[in-house]
Amino acid sequence: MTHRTHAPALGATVLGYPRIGPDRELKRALEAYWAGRIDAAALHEVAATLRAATWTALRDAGLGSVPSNTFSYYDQVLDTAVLVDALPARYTEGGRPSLDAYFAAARGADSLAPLELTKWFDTNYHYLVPELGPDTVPRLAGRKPVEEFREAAALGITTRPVLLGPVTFLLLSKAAPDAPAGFDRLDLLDAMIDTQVELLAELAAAGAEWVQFDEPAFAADRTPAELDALAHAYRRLGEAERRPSILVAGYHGALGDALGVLAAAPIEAVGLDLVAGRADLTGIASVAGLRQKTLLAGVVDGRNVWRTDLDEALAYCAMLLGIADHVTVGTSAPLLHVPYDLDAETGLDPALRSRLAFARQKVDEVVLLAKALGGADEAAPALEDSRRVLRARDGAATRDQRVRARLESLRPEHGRRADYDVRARGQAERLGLPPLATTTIGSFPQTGGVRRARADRRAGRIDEAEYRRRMRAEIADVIALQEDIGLDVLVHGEPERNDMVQYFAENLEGFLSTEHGWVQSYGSRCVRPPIIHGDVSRPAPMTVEWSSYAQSLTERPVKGMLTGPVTILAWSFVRDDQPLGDTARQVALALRDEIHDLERAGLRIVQVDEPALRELLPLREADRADYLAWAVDSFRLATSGAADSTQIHTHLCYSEFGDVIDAIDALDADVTTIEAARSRMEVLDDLHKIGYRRGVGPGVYDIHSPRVPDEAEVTRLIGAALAAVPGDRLWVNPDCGLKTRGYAEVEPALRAMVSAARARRAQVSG
Ligand SMILES: Nc1nc2c(c(=O)[nH]1)N[C@@H](CNc1ccc(C(=O)N[C@@H](CCC(=O)N[C@@H](CCC(=O)N[C@@H](CCC(=O)O)C(=O)O)C(=O)O)C(=O)O)cc1)CN2
Ligand code: MET
Ligand SMILES: [Zn+2]
Repeated sequence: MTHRTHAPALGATVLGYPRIGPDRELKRALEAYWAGRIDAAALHEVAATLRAATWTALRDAGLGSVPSNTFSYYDQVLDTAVLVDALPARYTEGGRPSLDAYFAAARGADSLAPLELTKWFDTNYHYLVPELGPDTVPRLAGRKPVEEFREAAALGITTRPVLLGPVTFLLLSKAAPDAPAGFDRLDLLDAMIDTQVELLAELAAAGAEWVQFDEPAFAADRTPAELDALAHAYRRLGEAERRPSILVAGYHGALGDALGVLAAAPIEAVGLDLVAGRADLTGIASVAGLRQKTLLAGVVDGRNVWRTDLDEALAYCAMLLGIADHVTVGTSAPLLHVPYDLDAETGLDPALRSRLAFARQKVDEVVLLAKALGGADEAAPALEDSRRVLRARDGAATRDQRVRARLESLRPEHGRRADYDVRARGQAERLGLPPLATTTIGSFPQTGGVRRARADRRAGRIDEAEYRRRMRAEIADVIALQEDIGLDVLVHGEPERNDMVQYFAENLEGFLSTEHGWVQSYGSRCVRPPIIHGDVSRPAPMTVEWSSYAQSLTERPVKGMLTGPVTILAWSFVRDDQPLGDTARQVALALRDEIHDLERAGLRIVQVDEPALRELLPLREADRADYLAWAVDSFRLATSGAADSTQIHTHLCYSEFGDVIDAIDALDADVTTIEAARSRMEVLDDLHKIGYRRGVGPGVYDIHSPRVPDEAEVTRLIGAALAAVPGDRLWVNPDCGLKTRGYAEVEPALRAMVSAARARRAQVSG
């Protein structure tokens, strides 16, 4: 083994940092560039300013090691594909400048569909799935990590470039449609490693002392072949002739068997997720090879916003000191998934605020823990403060006895509806819909006018009555448009929702919303995840006013539109003082009451969206049954109070559904609309296999790209769907909501969709 005996010590650090900008500067610059309002130079300028601000802030806060290459214009997986020349040729052809080829792969262009977008592990971040084809020959084609290292060095900061590990990169990729049968992504491993060996030499030459390879794929179950690939990769990288010291970070869970593999590899440091992956501590004493390594103790939670229990964190570090000679403090995961700065929030209750830490505060916690671990006295007051906050927290979470009593009194029949055939008959009679019924997923474009109305209300430029008037006008327009296009089941368009989770959080007890707590979801799109801090209850109806107004404008059925319990939890920061399933049931009760009120207001269809059902699925098989049980249970608790003749829809998007297909069935929704266009309707085979027999609406066009589908394309996809689902159970709809699109795209796309459905309908019923 070629251990570096003179490796510089690895300082306390964070695995990654937010990059969208504390005021979403990057989002604005990207959108301005795409709209042609600024040029590439102006975009680069914004990016460089953000990078410099991040490095400087992290250095000034006192981190011992500052990460770089955590910036991205869109996504770090796409960056890596570009780095190793693995972008499909269709994006680079025709002399497209490299920045535009990059964005074409991310968002599509002209007639080009983008790469598939999918969830990053169990987070609400989305990455672009690299396509590896017969002509993918990895070579070091870019220099982004080296350039950013130099950029920071010019500011006097020696950074630690963060690279996506070659094994995780390949495991996140998929075979291109034209890849030969039997193609295995890992066939490209040695070529991938070659690129990284070359990169390591360049980084060393530029002066890098440490690099970080991220291998979060190993927080999930992996085959022996995949573990061998990990061993092989880090043996080769460790044996590279000229290289900085190597930290390999696994996160979003325990490394399990991969820990032993990394311990045996000739690398200098291993990062452990001691929040989601605490299970690694069991048995760590018997893992051979850790003694000479540096262990990065990921004790500060990179995924949630609660302040760290410093005493507990120090105890974990102390425990690791019994295992390895060098222990450094770090975050459990990159800080990409938490907001920038708690200090930007001015309206928070002080008691609650004292329990919170966003990215900047987490950096301070890391620095403080490092000092305390080194025995510095100056850490003592902060430790005492942490203990005081923790004591105050016990019992601080609002407990609502009425909610708890109601949940206690529930019996199994509260989760069951009548037999599907009975429901289907009643619904068919009441709704009278044609085969291949057309609908949309809920939201219509969030226009500048709609967002401005909300901004105006916040700023006090308009009052509540004027705001409501504008939302109603928007709803009336959206209903009229849908009637004109000829859709069968209408929606109110969700103009009143800043976000499908935040809107409910603002209307429920037990949630807190932030003003500036933006977190990147994909590309330029951001969310402000609410914070669940107490028992959840519904003080008043949340959606009835809007939905019933929409229904009053039309004879056609309008869908009431709610977000399901799992998704509300998945896209919020959750309580850590009770099981997720308990919180989910509280949310479910609130939704159950809302459905009841929607029915009373005359809505005949209610959709309960669960797009995050797959996202929260535990990465390890062993944890899945438990999760799926409470996830399904909470959905059924929310929906099973509905009358037989009320049609319950659900909607799922963004994932490989194979793993949760039985759970989708167990939700017992009457109709399931599901993302399918980018993955070519694969989900229908899965549903067919398990004998799913209720309504299904596989998306017939991708709404995540500005491309407008033509009728022929939609006709083809409907045809493919009809091969798996009979026409009377098949719904025709887009992949997801339309809020991120403009009317210029939405209107022609929906017209093409309706006209394709009508043409096929004539054949199906004829
Ligand atoms: N939470 C969540 N996660 C999700 C989804 C989702 O819908 N919600 N969908 C999937 C895909 N992810 C997505 C995430 C974000 C957005 C999205 O559209 N986000 C918007 C922000 C939505 C929002 O909060 N809007 C607010 C604030 C809008 C805003 O920026 N206002 C301006 C001022 C308004 C103006 O004058 O134009 C400002 O504050 O500066 C509102 O409408 O009130 C964006 O980034 O642009 C879409 C999809 C998976 N995960
Ligand atoms: C991310 S799933 C979105 C569902 C929601 N009803 C919408 O149409 O926007
Ligand atoms: Zn969706």
